[in-house]
Amino acid sequence: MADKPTKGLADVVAASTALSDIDGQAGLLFYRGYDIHDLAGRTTFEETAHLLQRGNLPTGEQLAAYGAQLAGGRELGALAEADIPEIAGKQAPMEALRTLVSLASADDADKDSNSPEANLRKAARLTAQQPLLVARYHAARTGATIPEPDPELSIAANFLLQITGRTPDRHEVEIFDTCLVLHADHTMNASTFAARVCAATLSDMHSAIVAAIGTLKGPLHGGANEQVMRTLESLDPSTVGQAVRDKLAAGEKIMGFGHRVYKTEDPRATHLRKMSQDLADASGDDTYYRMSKEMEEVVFETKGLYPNVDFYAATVYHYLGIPTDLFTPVFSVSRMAGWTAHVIEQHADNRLIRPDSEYVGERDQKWKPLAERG
Ligand SMILES: CC(=O)SCCNC(=O)CCNC(=O)[C@H](O)C(C)(C)COP(=O)(O)OP(=O)(O)OC[C@H]1O[C@@H](n2cnc3c(N)ncnc32)[C@H](O)[C@@H]1OP(=O)(O)O
Ligand SMILES: O=C([O-])CC(=O)C(=O)O
Repeated sequence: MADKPTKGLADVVAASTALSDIDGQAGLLFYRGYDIHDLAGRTTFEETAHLLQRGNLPTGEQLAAYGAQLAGGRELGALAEADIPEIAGKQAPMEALRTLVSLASADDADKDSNSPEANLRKAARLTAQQPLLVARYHAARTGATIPEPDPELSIAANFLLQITGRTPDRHEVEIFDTCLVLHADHTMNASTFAARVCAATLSDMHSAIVAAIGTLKGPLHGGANEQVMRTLESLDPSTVGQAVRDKLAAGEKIMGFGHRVYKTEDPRATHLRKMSQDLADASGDDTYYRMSKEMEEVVFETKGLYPNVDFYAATVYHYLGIPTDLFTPVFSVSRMAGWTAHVIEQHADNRLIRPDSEYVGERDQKWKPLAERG
């Protein structure tokens, strides 16, 4: 007889990982032993991806080699390229990414190998391709002509350039780069778990990433950042506090609050709140930032809940000029670093992930022929 299940697998240790660690009581997050507060604002996304995928913060030489690999990996492949226009007309952004990553696998030189070397190459290519897929999708649906990525620019700078159509200033690039660092990995979150379950059948990296994208999309996970912005847009700034109280009294969840692991402030939210405030001040219109602060106060007073990573990310992306329905795709651009690293880690020491279930259905049913059922 199986043990009683823990609903939602709360507190169940489902895998060992050397990639990231959380102290949910103290509000701490580490990537391979480095405190997120030490990395944020000091380490680029490219360095962070190297740390996760390859195990160390790169030396200058390693970073140059990894940067060249990323720049060389930006080809999407003929099948994905050809299908972007039709997909952009029919699928919402996260659906499109799920499809496009799958299509990109068709032209991946390493698609038939799960060797450690092939996985490292695929991890770099997927990390390089994801921002480009988002940008190409956006260009196809808007009809805009976008510049090709500049090999001299970072992933953050190229992405802002391609999405907004203007050259971002240094401060904007630094802020967006920090966002990418903050979202890169987060232990056994739902999308990473989905990727590991897929990889543990000895399926390939692209299949695992498709599973992860589909899982990130939901509003209880990565999809929450888009919903935060939709909530802000739907509220009247002069009555935001009362509106949030009413929603909570009606039993509604407020997107961007609460977390399975953090019982205190999410350390990523500390940085995102500050960046949201800086961008709001610079924009000359801090309405959404002020509304967010008021929401935060009311949700804490009423439910004792803290903002999670998605809450202030929403206004940061908004102030950076990123369209609201691309917020979750932006999350995937960053989390690609972590997902791919988890697939590498899973394949390196694999066992099929197959938990048990508790049967709660009927027993001892008597079979009847079709004509006698009713
Ligand atoms: C990158 C990320 O994935 S971060 C999370 C992004 N998701 C969101 O922001 C969606 C809103 N938040 C939530 O739905 C949840 O807090 C989750 C999914 C993040 C965590 O879920 P769980 O650990 O399963 O907590 P659960 O949903 O059971 O909530 C526990 C209690 O807090 C309440 N609660 C949790 N989050 C919220 C919220 N955002 N607004 C209002 N109430 C909430 C629940 O209603 C529940 O109350 P009850 O015990 O009276 O029924
Ligand atoms: O860890 C989680 O459950 C969700 C989260 O914050 C993330 O994936 O960044």
